[in-house]
Amino acid sequence: MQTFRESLKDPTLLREQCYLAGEWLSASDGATIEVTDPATGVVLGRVPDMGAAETRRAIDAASAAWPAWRALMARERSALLERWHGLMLEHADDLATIMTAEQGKPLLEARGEVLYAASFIKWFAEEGKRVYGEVIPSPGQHQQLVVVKEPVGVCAAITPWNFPAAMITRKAGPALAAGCPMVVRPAGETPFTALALAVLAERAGIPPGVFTVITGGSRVIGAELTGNPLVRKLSFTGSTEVGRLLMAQCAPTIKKVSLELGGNAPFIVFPDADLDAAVQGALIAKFRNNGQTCVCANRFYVHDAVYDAFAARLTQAVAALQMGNGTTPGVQLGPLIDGRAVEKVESHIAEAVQGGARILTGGRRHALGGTFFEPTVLADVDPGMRVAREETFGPLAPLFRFHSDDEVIRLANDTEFGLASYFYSRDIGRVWRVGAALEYGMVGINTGLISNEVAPFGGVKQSGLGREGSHYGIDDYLVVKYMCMGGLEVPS
Ligand SMILES: NC(=O)C1=CN([C@@H]2O[C@H](COP(=O)(O)OP(=O)(O)OC[C@H]3O[C@@H](n4cnc5c(N)ncnc54)[C@H](OP(=O)(O)O)[C@@H]3O)[C@@H](O)[C@H]2O)C=CC1
Ligand SMILES: O=C(O)[C@H](O)CS(=O)(=O)O
Repeated sequence: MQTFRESLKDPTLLREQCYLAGEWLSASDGATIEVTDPATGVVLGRVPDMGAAETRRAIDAASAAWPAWRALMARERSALLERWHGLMLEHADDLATIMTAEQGKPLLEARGEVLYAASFIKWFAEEGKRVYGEVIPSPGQHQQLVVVKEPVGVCAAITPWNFPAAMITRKAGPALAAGCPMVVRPAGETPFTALALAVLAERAGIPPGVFTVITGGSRVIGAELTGNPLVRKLSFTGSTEVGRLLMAQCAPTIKKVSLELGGNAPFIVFPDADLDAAVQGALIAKFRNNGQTCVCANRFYVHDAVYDAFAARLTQAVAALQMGNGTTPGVQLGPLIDGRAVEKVESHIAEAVQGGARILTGGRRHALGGTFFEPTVLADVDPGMRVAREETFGPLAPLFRFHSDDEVIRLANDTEFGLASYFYSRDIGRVWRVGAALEYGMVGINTGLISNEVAPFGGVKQSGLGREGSHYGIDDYLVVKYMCMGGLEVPS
């Protein structure tokens, strides 16, 4: 049987060393961390278990590389990012194979993520050439007021396992385009995808120190990335709990912070919804990446008038979803990332059923074993249950019944999160009223898929700070400088 490495067209993409200061290095003490396939438990390989000293070295290398990188013309940086983008497309199959192996998502979905990830590099290769300043009409004689935007400096990124490529390029794209070097610490579960991106960045000609990937204990590396004064900005994607901690760790050195955190997305089906479209939207919004995305629908509010019809159609569609190893053709749902994730889904179901909820399909660990869990639909769920308050981050669709617009808006907004939200209605008045009333950074209207590189992705309340993607996304890597130019009077 082919080994994982042998399955790659370009096995040199699979690196068991970190890319640091333009070199491929092991940990100074030789320590390593295992990386396993969540579908099989098979050890795929090992990566360096680097610590504070290596992290400091990465930051110092980034700081040393910054002057030359920021001195390049925007179009020169853009050309290098375009080459990186091209290499990502050229190696999309291998990047997808590596991603499926370490994260579990189906190969087709992994390849989709590679293209999504590459789109951020392409987008910011262009955006970097449009970092405009301005001249302000002077309030005084003989002076000019000029505003310029400059790169913030050395940036750090700490990224999650659920989108091993896109969460890195959604940060590295704008950082590098703005003229900032970046040190990335990928999730421990999915380092090989990040290291493969570093291989391609090196091949694209991005100079040593500008893009670094360092693996090892998250707390040790995170402490250095958040505490080192040379780091001027941290971008984090992950849970609100960890985001809160990292933000506090950045406070002593007053770093710029971007946080893409947890969500608790409502998915609302109004009585005038196109039910078939709503079911298709629900499948995408809930089961993309097996429910392991921060923008996944977490609560389904269905109007009483269409509750039974929607529940029946959704249950039928969910029961037909194909689950298995992500490398198997036709598989739509892979394994969950680990046992802890399975236990969280199980605990949400158990508590809801104990409170009177009904299982319409699924509800237990899959016959495949391991971390496979049946896609599940629950009916008669109560807003007081854990599944309404906590992010499940798994293949569980709980259905809640509502009777009025005011009631469902109150229920939908009753959470500390504010990332994504969705609703289906064909009444134009209701669409504008509900879109305005939902307290979320993003609203999907008659669609379950809102993520792309051109729109501002991010949340309000405790779902985070800042926006990624879009023309807003580069602002978080820039600082505004105001120059007041006096002495312009005609010499006497
Ligand atoms: N808003 C968004 O775009 C996204 C939000 N999320 C949210 O994250 C959660 C699930 O993802 P998950 O990866 O488990 O989230 P975590 O917050 O646990 O982990 C995210 C990243 O942070 C690292 N990390 C964890 N603790 C620390 C620490 N003390 N110091 C430094 N780094 C740390 C992790 O490394 P390691 O795991 O190796 O310890 C990982 O790389 C869900 O709530 C989900 O909604 C996830 C993805 C996207
Ligand atoms: O990590 C995530 O969940 C992503 O931010 C979701 S998306 O951008 O791929 O929709």
